[in-house]
Amino acid sequence: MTEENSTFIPSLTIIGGGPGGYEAAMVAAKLGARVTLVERQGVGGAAVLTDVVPSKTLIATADSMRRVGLAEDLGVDLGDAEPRADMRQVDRRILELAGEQSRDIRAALERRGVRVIDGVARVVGPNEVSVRTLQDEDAEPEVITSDAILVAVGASPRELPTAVPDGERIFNWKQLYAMTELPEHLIVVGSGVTGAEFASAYNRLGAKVTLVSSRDRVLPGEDADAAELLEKVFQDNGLTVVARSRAEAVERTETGVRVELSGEGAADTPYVEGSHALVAVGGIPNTAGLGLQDVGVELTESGHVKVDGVSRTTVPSIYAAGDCTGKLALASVAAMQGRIAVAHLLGDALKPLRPHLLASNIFTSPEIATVGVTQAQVDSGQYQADVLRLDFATNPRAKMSGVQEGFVKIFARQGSGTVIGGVVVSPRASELIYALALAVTHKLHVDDLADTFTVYPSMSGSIAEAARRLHVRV
Ligand SMILES: Cc1cc2nc3c(=O)[nH]c(=O)nc-3n(C[C@H](O)[C@H](O)[C@H](O)COP(=O)(O)OP(=O)(O)OC[C@H]3O[C@@H](n4cnc5c(N)ncnc54)[C@H](O)[C@@H]3O)c2cc1C
Ligand SMILES: NC(=O)c1ccc[n+]([C@@H]2O[C@H](COP(=O)([O-])OP(=O)(O)OC[C@H]3O[C@@H](n4cnc5c(N)ncnc54)[C@H](O)[C@@H]3O)[C@@H](O)[C@H]2O)c1
Repeated sequence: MTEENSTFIPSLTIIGGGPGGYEAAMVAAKLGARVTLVERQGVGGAAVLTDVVPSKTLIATADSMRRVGLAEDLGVDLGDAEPRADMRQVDRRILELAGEQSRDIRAALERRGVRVIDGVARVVGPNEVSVRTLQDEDAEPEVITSDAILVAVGASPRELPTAVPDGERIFNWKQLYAMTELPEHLIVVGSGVTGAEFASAYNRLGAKVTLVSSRDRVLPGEDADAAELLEKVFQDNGLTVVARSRAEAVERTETGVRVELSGEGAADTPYVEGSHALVAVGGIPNTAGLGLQDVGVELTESGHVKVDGVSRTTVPSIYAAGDCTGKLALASVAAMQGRIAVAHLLGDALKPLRPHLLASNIFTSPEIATVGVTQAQVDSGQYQADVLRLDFATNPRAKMSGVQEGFVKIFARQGSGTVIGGVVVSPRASELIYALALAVTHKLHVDDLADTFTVYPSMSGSIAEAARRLHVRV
């Protein structure tokens, strides 16, 4: 190929090796770009090393405890054996699995020709990143110049000054895997997705759990029917929810922790005592000290990087993706934003981020999976939809498997019958939601779902049945 007819491919430096960063690196390298990725903690980022992978691996163990508990109802004689989670073994498995996945991703990046640097990066110009390597922290920082920069630095646990984690009794979500024993009584502060997932998991693992919720109910941002059902299951399993209460402070006592509460709920319960506490009150973006504002990148008041639908910041050569942008804090969204940035930079076919198509799952027990339009959007009049909720109680497969709670809910556009959203609450709802995600993404009609063969007996039969009940006779 001669110089004249070769196509110019811009080079890219990526800060952060989580899903926002590594997906972008993978795609850019595949398209022929020279890519450098700087990561201070380990490739895979927080998603792989401390957040998604460890929590979901822990939840897999918790789910196996649930199934063992159910086995007796299904006729399995467990004798006198009392199932017990061996937390040393559980934690070892979690950390090994996370480490292995990190190594796999790094190897895949290097195979594609990405230069991976273990180091801490700082933006020092619209096209310059200064890198201090971890191998030799006294060495002069290396300045890397490239056509574009992608900032994908993620977020860290928010700390309350009166509830500082010590990693022994008071934890943030990254520190939990150092616990060698199951906590006797875990108090979880914060009933967002993180708090609800861990409360559910430790409850299933056999710990006593109290969940402190500042709102009327757990999971305030999620489908109210689903959250209500989850609270009922929590209650049935002995998990206590202290509602309308904020944690003012978490202090250590001689034998454990004491959580001081304020708010309406505190009139009845001014404090809770337990053996350990998990503080899960949200995250803050890792943008402080990164040099972004010095080069003209605008941040929001909360410190998130301002981006548009194609991941551009206010500086044309700098893109941003993932949790540091304050968009939906999900690994799948981070990865999509990273891929979109690369497509924009390299002039590849591109679809801007479409949050209304997003599928996500809360890995509580039961799981809560959602896609597209929400009940809140329908109730507020933003979308005109027919809504059908079908409980799994009548589903034969659910009965055979001992699944007592759960439902499928479909939102179909009024008039046309196009599927625009859905909710599934059940074990493995994360898998079942795919049928509805496919329908939402490709604008299928309820009749398309209803006319598709489902296996008999199957949980997905309820999805087709719910769609059938939304059929409109013309
Ligand atoms: C407990 C928990 C469970 C979750 N479970 C799920 C789930 O099941 N599914 C899901 O989709 N999402 C889940 N999430 C959300 C998900 O973890 C995030 O959305 C995802 O990690 C965002 O990816 P990211 O690439 O933006 O950032 P991260 O994964 O946080 O990666 C950013 C990386 O950048 C590095 N970095 C930061 N600053 C620098 C610097 N100056 N130099 C070099 N490196 C730097 C950090 O060390 C980090 O490794 C969960 C979150 C939590 C807290
Ligand atoms: N399965 C998943 O996909 C998954 C799992 C975990 C987290 N995430 C993502 O991570 C993001 C962050 O979730 P999160 O749950 O960590 O944070 P969050 O900000 O969503 O929830 C934190 C909760 O803590 C409450 N809170 C704050 N201060 C409090 C206090 N002093 N006392 C009691 N409650 C208090 C808040 O009102 C809020 O409800 C979410 O956007 C979520 O999408 C996703």
